[in-house]
Amino acid sequence: MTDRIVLDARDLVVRYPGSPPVVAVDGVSLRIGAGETVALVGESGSGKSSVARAVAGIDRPAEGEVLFDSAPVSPLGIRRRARSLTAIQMVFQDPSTSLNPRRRVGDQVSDGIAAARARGLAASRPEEWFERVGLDTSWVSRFPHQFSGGQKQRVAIARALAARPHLLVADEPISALDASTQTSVAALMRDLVAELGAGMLFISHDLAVVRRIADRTLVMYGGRVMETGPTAEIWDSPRHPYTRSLLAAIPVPDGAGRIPVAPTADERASWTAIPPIEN
Ligand SMILES: Nc1ncnc2c1ncn2[C@@H]1O[C@H](COP(=O)(O)OP(=O)(O)OP(=O)(O)O)[C@@H](O)[C@H]1O
Repeated sequence: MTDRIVLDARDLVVRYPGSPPVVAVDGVSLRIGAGETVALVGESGSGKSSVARAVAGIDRPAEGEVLFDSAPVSPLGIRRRARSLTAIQMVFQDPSTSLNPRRRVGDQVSDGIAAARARGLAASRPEEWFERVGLDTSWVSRFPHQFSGGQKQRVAIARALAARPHLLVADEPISALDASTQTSVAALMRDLVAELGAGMLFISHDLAVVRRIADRTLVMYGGRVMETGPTAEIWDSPRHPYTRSLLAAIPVPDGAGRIPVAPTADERASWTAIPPIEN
């Protein structure tokens, strides 16, 4: 990892209309360096996807700022965004909906290559990216329905990385895959973004996988970051009761699963953020 900061998001607040409005993200800051994988974990509704959409420039935060490669990201019209922000790519949960079912997969990877070319980067071939993500290069002329879920996600990863992003935002990229392929796809993503010198924001509720691939982890609850630090330190000595309750729910390899102690409503109401461990 280098010291170059790819993403610097400061004091993000995301609200959705309603009466009262929903405060989905309430003062979240995060930094991602080149070559670094940062995970965002927390229960459903804690605001992870809202952070992802704000940092990717899809939604404008109500407050705070997002610096990407040291320049502010502001959501643009879709067409302008497509041109100027291809250095941020996203991988979503369901590759069946993110890939176009009527186009050959190689052509879809070529879209990523064209995005890199438009930014002045060298040309590459879809086959090269297929090889990198572990797919048979002769499959470039196939259609998405000819692939398994895990293979489709590898195509989506190939397409995203072919654009040579500086930042990959991956929102639950493994949760729709077979358990047998989840870890290998996540590890592949981590290895490739590091190799390409990109940063990755990796959102997952699979804490065992996060433990294996993330350099740093942010634990979110109720729109706020409760605890953040190097992943190994958070797992080995979680300081926040919410983190402890999340980790207690991870099944152990023999499938026995430790029994989580559910926090009471009073305990939850008392939770406040713990200052980050600087690394
Ligand atoms: N478009 C929307 N309009 C209104 N409320 C929304 C919208 N999107 C999200 N929310 C609310 O914002 C909060 C945070 O949602 P978000 O999807 O960011 O959480 P999450 O941690 O990604 O959850 P999940 O793991 O279920 O995807 C939730 O209370 C959710 O109901």
